[in-house]
Amino acid sequence: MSRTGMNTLEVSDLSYRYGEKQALKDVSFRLHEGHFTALLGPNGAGKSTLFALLTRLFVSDQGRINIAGHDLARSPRAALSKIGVVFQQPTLDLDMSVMMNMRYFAALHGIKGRDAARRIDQALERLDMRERAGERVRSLNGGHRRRMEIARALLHEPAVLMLDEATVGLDFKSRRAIVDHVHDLADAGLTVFWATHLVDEIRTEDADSDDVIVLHQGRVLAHEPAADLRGTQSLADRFMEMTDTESPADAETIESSAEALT
Ligand SMILES: Nc1ncnc2c1ncn2[C@@H]1O[C@H](COP(=O)(O)OP(=O)(O)OP(=O)(O)O)[C@@H](O)[C@H]1O
Repeated sequence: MSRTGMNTLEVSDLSYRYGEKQALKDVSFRLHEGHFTALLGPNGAGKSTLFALLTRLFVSDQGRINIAGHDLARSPRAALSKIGVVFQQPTLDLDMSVMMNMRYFAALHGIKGRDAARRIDQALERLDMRERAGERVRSLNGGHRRRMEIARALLHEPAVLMLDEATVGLDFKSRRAIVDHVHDLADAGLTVFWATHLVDEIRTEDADSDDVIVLHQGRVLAHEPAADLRGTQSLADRFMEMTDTESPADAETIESSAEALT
């Protein structure tokens, strides 16, 4: 049962270190329920570390994570049952059919029999993958494999769907199809959290804008609708400007070496 206003993810003052390396620092945000939020950050920003913490692969003693009203540290099972996750690395059994993969995953969640059949059918339908149910995963192209993983992540009817760079390695057409499918899920009311470093996966038009969280060097630099964030610029230019790490000291060095060359 989900209560109104609870189908979301809230992170407060979350920090994480790998030894000396501070990967996340005081990260706080609350996703807008039923919207598509992009977690936008360049390589090394901390996106995968954040996903590892959200899915409890890693644990931090600094900060809190609340998923659909459940505190992840205090009620991990309840909290984790409310998220659907698609990791950067595919996690499919290539020698099983699409249907067998789906049934296996449903069973892991205690979903069986007719209920499982109904949910699998619905989830495959939502990703336009129904006619491929009998195919072996090995015979699917990369885009269809990813769509299957997304369908699988929906089986237990999560409150929040999280995807970590879900389009890595796909060609443009497959990437576009997945981006569109996941936007459709958000348009139907699902809270979506989409990690990427590709600005073209984000909708920036005023009338139909995604939310964006800009993560850079482990810190949240912005959290607002993409249309507001870009202003009169393109989102690509705005993002480059925000994450340009060249320090004033570096700029001086570059200028003086340029002078030395003339
Ligand atoms: N096991 C580790 N040990 C030490 N440092 C690490 C480790 N894993 C990640 N880091 C560092 O932590 C920072 C955040 O890494 P993370 O992988 O979370 O970034 P990311 O935004 O997911 O990047 P990418 O887009 O390249 O996957 C980086 O500086 C990275 O080098």
